[in-house]
Amino acid sequence: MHRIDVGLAERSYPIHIGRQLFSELPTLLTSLPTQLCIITNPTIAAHYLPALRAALPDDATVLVHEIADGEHAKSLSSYGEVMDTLIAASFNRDCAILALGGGVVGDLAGFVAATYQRGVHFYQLPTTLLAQVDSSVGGKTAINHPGGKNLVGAFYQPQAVVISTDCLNTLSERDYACGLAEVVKYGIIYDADFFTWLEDNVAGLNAREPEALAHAIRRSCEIKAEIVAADEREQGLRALLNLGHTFGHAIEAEYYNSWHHGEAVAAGTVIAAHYMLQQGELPAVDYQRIEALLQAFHLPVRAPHLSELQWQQRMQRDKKVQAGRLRFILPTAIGRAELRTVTDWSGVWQAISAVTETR
Ligand SMILES: NC(=O)c1ccc[n+]([C@@H]2O[C@H](COP(=O)([O-])OP(=O)(O)OC[C@H]3O[C@@H](n4cnc5c(N)ncnc54)[C@H](O)[C@@H]3O)[C@@H](O)[C@H]2O)c1
Ligand SMILES: O=C(O)C(=O)C[C@@H](O)[C@H](O)[C@H](O)COP(=O)(O)O
Ligand SMILES: [Zn+2]
Repeated sequence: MHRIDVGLAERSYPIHIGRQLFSELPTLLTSLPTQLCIITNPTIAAHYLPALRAALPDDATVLVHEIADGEHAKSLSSYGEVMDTLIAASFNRDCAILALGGGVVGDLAGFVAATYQRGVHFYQLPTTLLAQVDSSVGGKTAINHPGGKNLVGAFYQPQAVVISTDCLNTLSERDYACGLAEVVKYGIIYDADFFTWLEDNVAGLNAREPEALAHAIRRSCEIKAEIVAADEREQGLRALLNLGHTFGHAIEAEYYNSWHHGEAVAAGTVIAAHYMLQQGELPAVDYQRIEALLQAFHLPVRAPHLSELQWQQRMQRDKKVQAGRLRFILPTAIGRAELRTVTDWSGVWQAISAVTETR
């Protein structure tokens, strides 16, 4: 088992990474309260709920609240239903929310934990690769609004994150690839050696070889923990974690049913890289390596069609917009990226057009 600490000024917390960790929960989570609410969905519950329940204290009152499977469940109405469940069961401020699932469950459960009675204990038990390398760490919690992604949310850190890597055995190829999109992101924004390691380990990662996977998860969590510890509320450095997301969130919001988050981030990353290629600020070889690595992980490197107006309206709702101006995370090399205000719409549109799939 491996432990990484997210060192925050107010309160630090551990990320435990290992195999079959749900059976270790009694030793990992020693001060659980007696009222526990597990938030999950039916797909995940079928695989992992029995093991989790068996690990919880016998004297605890355990509620299980299942939301629907899919991004559309990260909604105001699902949020309201969880609140109804907690209130009907008279759960008090000393209860804990346990998120058992991927990023959808984790983001929603975190927002419930942040807001139920102004904040209760929260534990992340991520079951997708994306959640294990990204969404369970760092305290961004949110639900979507018809107007856009993650528009309602809070920064709210968990008490602990428990990553049981064997959960990934049951994950679909498609959702596994989505997690790799965020793994590639860490290499591009922060760690050129890690990017090269990913290139050298494509076959092992695609085959989910335990050693390669363990390294990818660990290194991703280390990088995320380091960035979050330095800038918990996204005043500067943390914004780098948004590489590809301004474009990606626009794609997702227009195509929730057909594009998953990691896929949209992959295509968005290529657009950001193309913009810098056009500017002469990203070497062509680095652009090609980014595109090739995403493709090697079976991720889309072309965006779907959106009209110019759709792009503009969606991207204006990005949380990085300042004084009405778009700000993007733009790679200057493999391992380095910057947050920049961009006023040159024609350049952005040129990059989007170059990376849009032909119809
Ligand atoms: N808070 C953050 O920092 C952060 C970071 C990245 C992404 N996100 C959010 O995360 C969401 C995407 O997360 P995701 O990619 O995990 O998608 P997801 O939560 O929808 O999970 C993907 C699919 O995998 C299924 N699943 C989950 N675990 C499984 C398992 N072990 N075996 C079999 N099936 C399993 C789910 O039921 C779902 O159908 C988006 O809403 C995105 O905005 C948040
Ligand atoms: O942790 C962060 O910070 C991130 O930006 C991680 C992203 O991968 C994630 O998708 C996040 O939810 C995006 O946040 P948002 O602020 O753009 O909604
Ligand atoms: Zn993301």
